[in-house]
Amino acid sequence: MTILQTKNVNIYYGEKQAVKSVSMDITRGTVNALIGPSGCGKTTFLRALNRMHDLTPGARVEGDIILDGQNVYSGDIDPVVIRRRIGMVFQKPNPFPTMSIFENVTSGLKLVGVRDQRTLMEVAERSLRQAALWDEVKDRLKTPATGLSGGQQQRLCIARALAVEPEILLMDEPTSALDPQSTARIEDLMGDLKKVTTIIIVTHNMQQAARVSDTTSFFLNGDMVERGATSDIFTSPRDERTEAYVTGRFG
Ligand SMILES: Nc1ncnc2c1ncn2[C@@H]1O[C@H](COP(=O)(O)OP(=O)(O)OP(=O)(O)O)[C@@H](O)[C@H]1O
Repeated sequence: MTILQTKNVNIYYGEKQAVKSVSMDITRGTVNALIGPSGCGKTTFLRALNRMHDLTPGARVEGDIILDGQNVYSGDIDPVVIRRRIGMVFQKPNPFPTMSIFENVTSGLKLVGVRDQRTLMEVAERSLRQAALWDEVKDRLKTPATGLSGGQQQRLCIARALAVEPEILLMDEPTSALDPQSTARIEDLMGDLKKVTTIIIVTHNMQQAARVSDTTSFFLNGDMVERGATSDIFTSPRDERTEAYVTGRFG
């Protein structure tokens, strides 16, 4: 079942067009990779999905982005609510530095007025388990998040995003600042995460896309050249530009 649909999405920075007429249907409970060479528009497209460009001066998004039947850009929708329904994990782990592990995970719930300690604790445990971090932090929930390793901080950011039960989780190169072991842990996590949410991930790492995703979209110069089942994109792409990229001939 389709959870998110984009129709002819064009994105501009001032006069410059960074994304050209991208249409795609994202199926609930899948992992969807966006790949392509540097500057091809992957991050720009990803950030349009939950209205992050509202905060970028000069950025303009045209076309339709429809979440569960509702246009994300419709005038009567609060972008804050959209960003709760479509969460985001960034390239560099960004836990709130003055908060404890527990406060980080529960920060989104507190913002919407949840105060009951038992509820907060239940959600913290559930989210930290989903992010495969619970066992490592359960005895030090009240200690600063900055005391965690980079890989643990990124899993904390995943837990923080999951705590508000987003329908979609956007991940912008979530492992590019991590060592191979932490990267492997997060890749292992993806298969479980799609049981609770739908993932759209930008990655530079083609092996990662091949390992974790169900569908892959190949971007080039702002165009989405090709999208399909990940196995097809990597073994029998239809477009010669996709083939050149996935076989490492450019990019
Ligand atoms: N805030 C901005 N203002 C102006 N131009 C921008 C801005 N952000 C990105 N661009 C330009 O838009 C184009 C697409 O950039 P984008 O970051 O989406 O590419 P990308 O595929 O994610 O690249 P990378 O893999 O290097 O992150 C590039 O030409 C980039 O220089």
